[in-house]
Amino acid sequence: MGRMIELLELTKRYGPATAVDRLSFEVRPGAVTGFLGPNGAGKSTTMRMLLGLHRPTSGQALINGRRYDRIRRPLHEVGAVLDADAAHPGRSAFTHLACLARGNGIGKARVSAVLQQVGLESAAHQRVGGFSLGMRQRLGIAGALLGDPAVVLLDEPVNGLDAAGIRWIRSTLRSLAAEGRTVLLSSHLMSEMAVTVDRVLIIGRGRLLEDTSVDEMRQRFEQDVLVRTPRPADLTAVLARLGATVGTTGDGALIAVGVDAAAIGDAAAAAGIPIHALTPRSATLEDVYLQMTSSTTTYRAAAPSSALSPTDSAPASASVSASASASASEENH
Ligand SMILES: Nc1ncnc2c1ncn2[C@@H]1O[C@H](COP(=O)(O)OP(=O)(O)OP(=O)(O)O)[C@@H](O)[C@H]1O
Repeated sequence: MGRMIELLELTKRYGPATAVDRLSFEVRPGAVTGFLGPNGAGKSTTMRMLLGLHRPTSGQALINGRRYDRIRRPLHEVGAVLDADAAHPGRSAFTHLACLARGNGIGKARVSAVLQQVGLESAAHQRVGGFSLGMRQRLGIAGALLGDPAVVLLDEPVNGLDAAGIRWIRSTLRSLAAEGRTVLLSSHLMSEMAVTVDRVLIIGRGRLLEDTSVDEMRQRFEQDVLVRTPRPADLTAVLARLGATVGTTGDGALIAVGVDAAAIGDAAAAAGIPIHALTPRSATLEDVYLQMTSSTTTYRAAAPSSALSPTDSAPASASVSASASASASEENH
């Protein structure tokens, strides 16, 4: 078995509501995979089932072929960052990690190593309560990496981070993938993912909408060409003969689909029609993503993604100890 994440018909119902609906996919090693979907699509619920924090209604969520609760030394197989605020504010970064490490048979040298890896060595002995969001996010990642796991899961890791923080997360995740790890991160924003991930899994209302690469997604979009000419009616007729579909913009330009800019220019020249502008356009990844998910978006009262209902308010963090206590305090029914 490869070291990876595997979902088999994973389903989670909360009463009549289905948060995750027969979701099946694999996340492969050596790449950064984005787990995308609008608010409420079921991303957090899926991640929590992978980490044994929620019990599936049916189906399976497997890491390296096993359920989380069957993994002997979880911190050595999967590192997770679900919540940047998981560490006790009164503790230092070092103490926080040292406690996690001790519970998992990991030595202090490794604590120092991960603090250095995330660039927190100079803040190692400061209280976590005084950390910025960016520093707390780094600390979360340090905790996730303590056991040198082959699988790394992050829920909305760039939420609220500044540009430097986002860049840091990006390069960190890319190098983890380059080391052969399986890296899965969730987000509701395509724009954040486009430059970070290799593959995308897009869900809406708990169901899988797309499992594809970012490159493939970029190519998929129907491209069109914006054309300006003083003789739009004549050019429209010419382009229609080429098999293009031609529309117009509000300001009189033509939008041609199904024919490329060179063909339009050649046809116009042959017909003696002047061209004032010829602009190939392609949809952005964000456009595509919004198109894919628009029909599934559910509107609901605005709530921060971490504001879960009381039954699910257990703290979640990189730590196995926190995970274990959260598991214990979970079950809804
Ligand atoms: N404990 C719960 N009880 C009832 N419904 C829940 C519970 N937890 C989640 N849900 C519902 O399940 C659906 C999926 O929620 P989830 O938090 O997994 O979505 P998400 O994709 O992570 O969204 P966001 O981007 O807002 O974090 C939502 O409709 C949510 O209201």
